[in-house]
Amino acid sequence: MRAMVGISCCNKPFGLFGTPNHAASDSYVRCTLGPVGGVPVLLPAAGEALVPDILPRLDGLILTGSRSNVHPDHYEGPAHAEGTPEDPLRDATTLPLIRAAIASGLPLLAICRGFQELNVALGGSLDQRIQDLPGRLDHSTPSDQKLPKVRTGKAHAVRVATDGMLARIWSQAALPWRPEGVAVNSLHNQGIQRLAPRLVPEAWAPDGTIEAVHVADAPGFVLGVQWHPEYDWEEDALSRALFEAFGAAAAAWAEGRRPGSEARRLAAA
Ligand SMILES: N[C@@H](CCC(=O)NCCCC(=O)O)C(=O)O
Repeated sequence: MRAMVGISCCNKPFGLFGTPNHAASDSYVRCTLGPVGGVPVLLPAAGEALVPDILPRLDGLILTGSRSNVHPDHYEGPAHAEGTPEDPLRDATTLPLIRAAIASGLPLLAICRGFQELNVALGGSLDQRIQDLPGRLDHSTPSDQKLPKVRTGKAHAVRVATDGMLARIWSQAALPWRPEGVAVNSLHNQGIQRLAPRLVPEAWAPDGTIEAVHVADAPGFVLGVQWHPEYDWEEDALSRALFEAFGAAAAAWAEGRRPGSEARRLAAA
């Protein structure tokens, strides 16, 4: 039986009357059905009350990207500039979900906004427009960019630590990769400002922006990336390998090989 993989939804106004809907991009459904090898389950932005009931039913969790931004109140940041998209219902759902998932060992893959939520959930903070900071690149891609693959195409390289999860995943998959430069796409304005205490950085953009992290002493698979592997896994083996590694962790969770389960079974014997 395939793993059940939760996919975080945004709460967005839709249609003529701007009716609130819970939505996630098809790209997350497709990568879950594809290289992850799981069954996608959309998780509504229904607040913290959702967490105790949904978490035990999941075998993995993907935190999705979004144009909206984590509210600065969650990291004592300055108010957003007028018109900056926010999604308080999503924040109220994903931040407690992240803490509970990590504590339980549930496999977690955090992408872009999800990467930023991971940092905030564990006590870090965000810069809100890194392109306005001295010496920093513009990591955003014009949302009106309609040329296929330009908006989601490779935008810059990242330097990758040789002792992190990315290195382990790509080396175990026997993929060719260069620690000094892995090409990634880039669709974000915000970025990690203060790194959360338990997060370990393992990839950096040329301007020093942290682009990937893992959680020190996490009982399970936890990986966060600022870029979007869901946009190019079909042609990019490194992106595909990230989903396959996450999928293997979710499959093990589904089969009951949860971290510590052997000890619990023996203790119960
Ligand atoms: N809003 C945050 C996070 C950026 C992000 O998740 N981008 C994805 C946008 C939707 C898409 O094109 O897939 C920021 O701006 O940093």
